[in-house]
Amino acid sequence: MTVLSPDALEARLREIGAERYHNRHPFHRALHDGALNRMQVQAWALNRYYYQASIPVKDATLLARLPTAELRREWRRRLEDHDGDAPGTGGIARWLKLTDGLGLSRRYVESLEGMLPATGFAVEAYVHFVGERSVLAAIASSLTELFSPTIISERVSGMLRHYNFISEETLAYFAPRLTQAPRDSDFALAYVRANARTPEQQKEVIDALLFKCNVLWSMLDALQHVYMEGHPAPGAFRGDGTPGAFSA
Ligand SMILES: O=C(O)c1cc(C(=O)O)c2c(n1)C(=O)C(=O)c1cc(C(=O)O)[nH]c1-2
Repeated sequence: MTVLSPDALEARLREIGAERYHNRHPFHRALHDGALNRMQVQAWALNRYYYQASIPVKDATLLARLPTAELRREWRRRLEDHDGDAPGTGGIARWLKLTDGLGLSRRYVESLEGMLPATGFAVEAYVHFVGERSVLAAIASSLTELFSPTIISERVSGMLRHYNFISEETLAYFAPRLTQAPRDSDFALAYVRANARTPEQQKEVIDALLFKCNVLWSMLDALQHVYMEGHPAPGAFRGDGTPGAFSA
């Protein structure tokens, strides 16, 4: 194994994003191209809620492991972005505006009752990864955010264009992410460039990004399997007829 320069390492990470980021998944292509029905969009938002709700748990897990005040100061902003600083503020609350706008009941969404098991396993694997692997790998696993502004822009414009049940207000979650994600990923990328110096460390970083792409991809695989291909999923959200799923 040879050592990569910081630029070569970054180029490798960007190549992974180009090949494996979840913008390439057929479920996302269908979501953004207007090929889904309302129930399929509801299923996406309902499952993705668990990812959103677990991001600050993941960041708090990592925060507790960071060795310096400087690093913790930087990382704690992420908690504030998602949890807000008062009830009704922050990313989780904004995600619930999306599920509200889609007609889902909050109690049902927050209960996770209708979530697919694979969503739970993928999200929990991410939280465990940042608790168990090196701090370098944990920070590197957030680097999918390098690629999220492009998918978010595509998603917002595509969904507004194609779905009459979607409005700018229901997609309010995404607007702040367009500035938060680059700020966060610039920091994580600079950290990785400066701290992954040996071939072993560089492999850890590359593997962390591959792992995270797999987390995001497998959540969409599960949605595709059940909601596009119609395979059975006992207990999962099924649209109209799912007890408690809809707000009055
Ligand atoms: O909409 C998306 O496609 C998307 C992707 C990702 C990502 O790449 O992990 C994140 C988000 N959104 C997001 O909203 C978010 O808060 C977030 C935090 C993280 C992370 O790993 O710390 N990823 C993402």
